[in-house]
Amino acid sequence: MLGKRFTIGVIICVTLVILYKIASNIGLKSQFDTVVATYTIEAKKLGLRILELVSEGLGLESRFFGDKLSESEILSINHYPPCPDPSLTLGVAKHCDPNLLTLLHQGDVSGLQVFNNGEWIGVEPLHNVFVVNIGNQLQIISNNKLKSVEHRVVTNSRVARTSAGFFIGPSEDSIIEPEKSLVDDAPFYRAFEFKDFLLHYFPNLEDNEVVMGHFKSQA
Ligand SMILES: O=C(O)CCC(=O)C(=O)O
Ligand SMILES: [Fe+2]
Repeated sequence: MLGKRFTIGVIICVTLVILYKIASNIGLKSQFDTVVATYTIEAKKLGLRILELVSEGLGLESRFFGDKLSESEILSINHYPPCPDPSLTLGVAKHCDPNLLTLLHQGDVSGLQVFNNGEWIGVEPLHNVFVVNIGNQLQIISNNKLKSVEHRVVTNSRVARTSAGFFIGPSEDSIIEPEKSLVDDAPFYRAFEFKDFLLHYFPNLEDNEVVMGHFKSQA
């Protein structure tokens, strides 16, 4: 299963490199840089605004998730070619996002599914709409008041699909723990460094219980 994810990861990287090379070869390198930079700046602004609203909703000060907790950002372009037999493979295996918040632009081809009440439900793409995913770190910091959703991507045999995921997350040296004001009786998770979460996440990403279980509080 990890092999599938690895394959997808390679496809993502190759897609970005190919796009970059094509843009450079046809003299569009500076436009490519501008588009990626503009998208990154605007998506970060939107993500930070959503995080301010989430903070207010949780009763925290609006800048709570500013600075180190939202310092890193990754723009990942996923390309899924049509698959002759979609029953044989997934585009992306089931996982929760390991970061704080994800803004996903699905394009106009369906494929994303979320796991809810024991079944996979398709999230149909809407024009100019982002899917906003709560990541594992937001679940931990909110002490389970917010839940990260398990999701996956299925393939289809007719058309290629391209999506853009914008991942906002903590700096690797951030200390993550449930925010004290959100803990009623006892914290559900212990404190840890974000880089340790990533080390444990990638070998286990298809099993969210195992991922999160490792960081549960012993109390
Ligand atoms: O392509 C998609 O719709 C989702 C991809 C995804 O879940 C991810 O990259 O984490
Ligand atoms: Fe994801």
